[in-house]
Amino acid sequence: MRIRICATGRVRGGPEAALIDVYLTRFGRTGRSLSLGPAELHEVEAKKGGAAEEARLLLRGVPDGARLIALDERGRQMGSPDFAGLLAGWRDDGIGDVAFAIGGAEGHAPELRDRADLLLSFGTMVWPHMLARVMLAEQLYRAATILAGSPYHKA
Ligand SMILES: C[S@@+](CC[C@H](N)C(=O)[O-])C[C@H]1O[C@@H](n2cnc3c(N)ncnc32)[C@H](O)[C@@H]1O
Repeated sequence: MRIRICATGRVRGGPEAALIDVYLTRFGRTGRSLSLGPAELHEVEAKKGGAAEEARLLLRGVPDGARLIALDERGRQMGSPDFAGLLAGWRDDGIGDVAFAIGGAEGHAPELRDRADLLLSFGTMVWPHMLARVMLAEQLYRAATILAGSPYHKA
């Protein structure tokens, strides 16, 4: 099951980009034997038009038939094992693609929220979009280790 992270802003270098790279590489490696991944990043940049234009560009990056998870602080919170179980369930149901959408400064427009299968929250605090990317990349890796039975996840 391929993973695509659709995110606003183009980022080159910096500590967050390095961490995202580390976790997505680890996810690719751990997920291979689980039929999870690889994960790729699809960045979009709306020059004007705000959240509605961002939504249009983000949705263009979502593969046909993909399950879509929109990251949103007002969404549903879940533990890492439940997140791992959600991905494994979709994989077992034969879902080929899962896309994640990370919004810009204004958050997600209604068009994107309506298309999403799930609004997922990493807590009620608002994080910068780059940190949301890092947290998602880490949770994908963590999910793969949980499903692989490796000791990375201790809770
Ligand atoms: C700076 S935030 C935008 C917040 C904006 N005020 C809003 O109304 O949604 C940029 C993006 O990071 C992600 N994000 C930030 N905090 C989050 C959280 N606690 N849980 C999940 N995603 C979050 C969301 O995708 C959000 O659209």
